[in-house]
Amino acid sequence: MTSPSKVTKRRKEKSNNGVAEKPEKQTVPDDNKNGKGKETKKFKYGPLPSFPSQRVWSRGIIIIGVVIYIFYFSKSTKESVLAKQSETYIRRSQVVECSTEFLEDIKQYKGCIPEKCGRYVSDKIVTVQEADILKKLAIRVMADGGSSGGASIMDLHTGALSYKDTFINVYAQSGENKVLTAEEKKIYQLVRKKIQTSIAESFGIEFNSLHLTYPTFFSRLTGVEPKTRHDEYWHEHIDKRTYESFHYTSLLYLNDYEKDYKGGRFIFLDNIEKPTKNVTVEPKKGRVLMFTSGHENPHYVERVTEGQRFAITVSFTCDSTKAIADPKM
Ligand SMILES: O=C(O)CCC(=O)C(=O)O
Ligand SMILES: [Fe+2]
Repeated sequence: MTSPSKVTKRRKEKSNNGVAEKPEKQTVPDDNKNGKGKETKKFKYGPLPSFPSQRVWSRGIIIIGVVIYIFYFSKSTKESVLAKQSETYIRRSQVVECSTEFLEDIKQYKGCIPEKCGRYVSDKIVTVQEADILKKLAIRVMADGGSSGGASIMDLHTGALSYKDTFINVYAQSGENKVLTAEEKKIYQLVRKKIQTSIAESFGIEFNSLHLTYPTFFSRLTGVEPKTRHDEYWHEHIDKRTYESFHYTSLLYLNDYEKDYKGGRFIFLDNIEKPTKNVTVEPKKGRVLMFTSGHENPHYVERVTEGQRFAITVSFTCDSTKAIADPKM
């Protein structure tokens, strides 16, 4: 029998000659059991560690792993991202089947029936400079009011502005012509027209079949605890159910998710009663989100946990009797 020291010596000689070696399995006598003759494997890096109840532990770990796997993959809601804050999109879309209620309602409006229902996101309709001007305007006008809860709105068409737990009319206080500068009014109208053009192109409908409708408003959302139900902006809803005249909803985001505030993502659901899939839009300065306002697009806004989130909801109807005018120049 070759002694272990001789084996080692011979190996060293071989590798000195530069010949690649295959690691050999060695066998050594097992002195613990029955004394002689029994051989046991010797591993390259020494014997495997062992500890009391090894089998119980390893089974336990496997079971925990399986439970975590099942929990994760059977989670009732799966998430995907339609638009990330860090990306810039010319146009990104997702088609969803129009709800029967929506089709039934919209078919009476010539030139306003979408080729397909769905969602569009674009970072190329409104510039960052235009978004900045509108954000500054929102900050300035809202400084005269603001909700005592987490959601403040400002409607430039009616003058409504959140104030503590109610609303005031900014035009009644300072006169219609003193609230906005001529430049701000021009930008506001230009942005509104660009969004309208993009909705018409995206959904394959006529520009003139769309009318700006009520409510079209600026929003400032924060993590402050709600004081009235108007402050609870995070509930799942369908725009057509909440605001009857809506046919096409758009959002213009005025600042950045993650940079200016935490939380506050826009989430589409596949089903309002029992959602199984979420599709997320991360707000970005100048980003426009457009979608059909029917039951095919239930959604909500996540609660903001830090900072202030600014956006404008720009709403369109196909019903000319529900049209509203731009703020007076
Ligand atoms: O601010 C948003 O992103 C969405 C707001 C919204 O859902 C709405 O105004 O109906
Ligand atoms: Fe909404």
